[in-house]
Order: sequence, then structure tokens, then C-alpha cells
Amino acid sequence: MSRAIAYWELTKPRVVALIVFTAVIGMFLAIEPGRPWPWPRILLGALGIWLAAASAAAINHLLDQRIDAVMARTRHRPLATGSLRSGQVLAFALALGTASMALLWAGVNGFTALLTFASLIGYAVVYTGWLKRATPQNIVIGGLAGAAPPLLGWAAVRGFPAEGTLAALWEPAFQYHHALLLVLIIYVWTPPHFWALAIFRREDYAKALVPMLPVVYGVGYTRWQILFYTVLLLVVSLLPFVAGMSGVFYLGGALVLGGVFLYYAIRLLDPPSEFYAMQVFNYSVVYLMALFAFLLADHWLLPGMAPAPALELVPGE
Ligand code: HEM
Ligand SMILES: CC(C)=CCC/C(C)=C/CC/C(C)=C/COP(=O)(O)OP(=O)(O)O
Repeated sequence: MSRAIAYWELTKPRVVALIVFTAVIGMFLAIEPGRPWPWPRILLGALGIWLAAASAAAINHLLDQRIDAVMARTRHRPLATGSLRSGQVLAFALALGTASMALLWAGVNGFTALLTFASLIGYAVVYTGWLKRATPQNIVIGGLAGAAPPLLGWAAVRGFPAEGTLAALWEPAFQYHHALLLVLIIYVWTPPHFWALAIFRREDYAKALVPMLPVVYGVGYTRWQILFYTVLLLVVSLLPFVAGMSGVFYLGGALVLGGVFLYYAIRLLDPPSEFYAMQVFNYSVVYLMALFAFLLADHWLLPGMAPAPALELVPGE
């Protein structure tokens, strides 16, 4: 493996791509109709969030090298194969993390930098270093860090109220409750996303002594938990419409996508083979990508359908 490819792999490029995608959609949803797009903050924000998530992913490789070397799915990773050394990975993660914080702080705003740093620590240290090894609820609690990106994107565009009170975040100029609905969607999506894969890979996790749900409570119980969170996901995916943030185009998309997810989760209860769990996992990725694409399409491409309040343009603004 060439050195450059090894470093690139450390960043978990495909996972981080979807993370940045949800952050960028958070940004676009935060731009009020009729306002100019704040391009510098969008570009620097996306780059800063990408760098932070990539840094967190590299730290995950560093802390998990013993586990990764044991599991079939991960034993080809750069630290497990010896193509990179711990010191190199640490330096790489620190460089990316520092660049991210500098960009976000100087080019976007301090609030976004702070929230992004908290997500980085949440995934790289709290989830990877502690929860993952400690409890089968690891991904339910740790999922908050992976769910944060739409909020980070929102913060990049809307910023923090000048008067600095937390209550002001809920006022019409900031509307952080809208961003939190997007976070909630990814948060509830994470258990079906991950546990489907964990069912398929449970022997790997058992061998590495990682207490994932199917290892500790069995496959049957995990399947029911996936169904529970899938029903919950269908419900919370409707909240952007209920809150008046998205229109009927999004509602239709969310119902169809959620209906298919539910079908998968029900079929998983009595699967023809364990390979079926991987189909659920693959669909979970398509689902999240498509759901966020629907949010964006509803907001920007079909503005007449979104019940967004008309903008009062101040003359001369
Ligand atoms: C605690 C939260 C999460 C856990 C434990 C988790 C776990 C995993 C695992 C184990 C894989 C397989 C990776 C591989 O084999 O390379 C995976 C793949 C993936 N995850 Fe997650 N994930 C989480 C959150 C997220 C989030 C928040 C996103 C994006 C918004 C995401 C997007 C993806 C994507 C796109 C893939 C497919 C990567 C590929 O095609 O190789 N995941 N996830
Ligand atoms: C700053 C910011 C937005 C941070 C985002 C953090 C981030 C990269 C989340 C991704 C979640 C993920 C891939 C978890 C899998 O870890 P795992 O260790 O369970 O999976 P593995 O066995 O494949 O390494």
C-alpha cells in the first residue's frame, strides 16, 4: 500500500463524505430564502468539518489498532498491517485537527469551531476510547457525535447571537431547533445502520472482545431493537414537515424511504440468510443520503412547496 493511500484510508473517506454531505445540507437549509449564499463560510466550513471528521477517524485507527488487527473487516488497515506507525498517525491526526480548528475559528466562527471540537472528542475519545469497549449501548450514546454535522453546518451559516444568550438560539433569526431535528434524525438512524452490520460481523466483535449488542444480547434481540429504532426513525423523519421546516415534497420522500426501511427491518426479523443484514446496512446508507437530498430539494429546488416564511427584504440590504 502506498504511503499516500494509507494516509487517505485513515480518514475513512466514504463515511466522512456522507458526514460532510449532511453538514453541507445543514448549511443550505440554514440559508434563508432570498439571502445571498455565504460562499466563504460554506467552503471553509465544509473543509473544516471534513478535516475534523478525518482527524477523528485517524484517532479511531490509532486507539483501535489492537481491535482492528483482530477483526477480518479491519485487519487490512494501515496500522494493523504496519504500513504506518502510531507516531505518524498521531502526527497526521493532530495536523488535520489543528488545521480544522484554525480554519473554522478564523474563517467561519468560534461557535462552529467549538461544536466541531466537541464532536471530534465525542467520537475519537469518548466513543472510541471508552464507550465502544464499555457497553452495548456504545453506539447509541456515541452516535451523538456522528449525528452532529447538520448542526455544525447550521452553526457555520447562522452563527451565535451577538448578545450571547442560549435562549436566543431558538429565536427566528437562529432557529437552532430546526438544526436539532436533523441531528435527531441521524441519531435515531445510527442504531439500525450499525447494528445491521454488527449482526453480520458479530463473530469479529466477539473475537476482539468488543461488547456490541448482538454479541452481548444475541441476534434475535438486536433484530427487534433495529425494528424499534426504524419505527422511531420513520416518526422523527416526519418532524421537519410537522415543524414547518420542510414541505410535502420532503414528506413524500421521507414516507417512501422510511417505508422501505421498515420493510427491510421487518424482513430482517425472519431473514433468509445472515447476508440479508448487510442489505439492511447498505440500504441505511442510501436512505440517509436520499433523505437529506430530499430535504435540500424541498428547500431550494421547490421553494414554492416549502412553507418557509416570506423574507422581508430591508431596502438597501
Ligand atoms: C456511532 C456511530 C456509527 C457507527 C458505530 C458506524 C459504524 C460503521 C461501520 C462499522 C461501518 C463499516 C465501515 C467499513 O467497513 O469500512 C460503517 C460504514 C458506513 N457508515 Fe457508519 N457508523 C456510525 C455513524 C455514521 C454516520 C453518522 C455516518 C454518516 C452520516 C455514517 C456513514 C457511513 C457510510 C457512508 C458507510 C459506508 C462506508 C463504505 O462504503 O465503505 N456512519 N459505519
Ligand atoms: C468532527 C466530527 C463531525 C466527527 C465525526 C466523527 C466520525 C468520523 C464519525 C463516524 C462514525 C463511525 C465511522 C463510527 C465507526 O467507528 P467504529 O470504530 O465502531 O468502526 P470501525 O470498526 O470501522 O473503526
